[in-house]
Amino acid sequence: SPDAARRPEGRPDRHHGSLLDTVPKKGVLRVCTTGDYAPFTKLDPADGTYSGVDIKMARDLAKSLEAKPRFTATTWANLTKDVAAGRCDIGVGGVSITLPRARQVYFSEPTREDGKTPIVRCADKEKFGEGALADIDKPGTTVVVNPGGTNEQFARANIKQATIKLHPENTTIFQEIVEGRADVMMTDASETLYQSKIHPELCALHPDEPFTFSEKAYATPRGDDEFKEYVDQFVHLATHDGTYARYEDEWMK
Ligand SMILES: O=C(O)C(=O)C[C@]1(C(=O)O)C=C[C@@H](O)C=C1
Repeated sequence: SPDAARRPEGRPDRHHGSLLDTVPKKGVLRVCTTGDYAPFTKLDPADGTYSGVDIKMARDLAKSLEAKPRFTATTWANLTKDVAAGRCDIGVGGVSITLPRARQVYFSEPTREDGKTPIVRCADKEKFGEGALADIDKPGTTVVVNPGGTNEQFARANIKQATIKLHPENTTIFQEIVEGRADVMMTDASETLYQSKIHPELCALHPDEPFTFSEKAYATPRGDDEFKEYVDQFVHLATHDGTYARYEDEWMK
């Protein structure tokens, strides 16, 4: 329709209402997620099923709307674009709020705080001293980075002397450090804690004092205030009644 042409991308069609009404009507909540970031979103390639803290949250959100979740794979470079373009109703899975992304989508109330932290082979721990940026950013050190998200942004802004090695497959990136093809990754403290649990040879350097402050949240289409408010209420309750913490414990403990 001529109206549709004038609507900015992602804005709900007023004639069809908010996702708050259309999701229960259709019985489906379309969820975009990368599936490559445990403990938040993890795709099992064997059977195509998703698990993770934010996957559980998305299932609860869908249920509360009398809908079934339909998970769609996306990438870190495309996640917010997919939400903005209406390819899904919500983007989840350890997504950090950033101001450039906040121009494309609405972010819900945050689920947790996080921040970039170095993870290295425990055998190398001494070499990195306090684990300050100056201890890491040295010639001869290889920093491995997954492209498209806030990790890459952080590494490009802060690494000048060390070598940056891009590794596009986030599910195998920690193996690069374990096997010595890279020395350091700087990623969210939550992920360094999880990965050092499943790879005992890896140590997080200062997960309680990350380099940056960030918050994780869910992305919804810009302009749909009613849906955003509902998702905010949902997140607020789950993060205050112990549900979110319980889902995290299932992965972290
Ligand atoms: O981009 C983001 O929002 C993220 O927090 C995701 C991100 C990243 O920063 O690249 C964080 C940790 C994972 O290793 C993969 C992706």
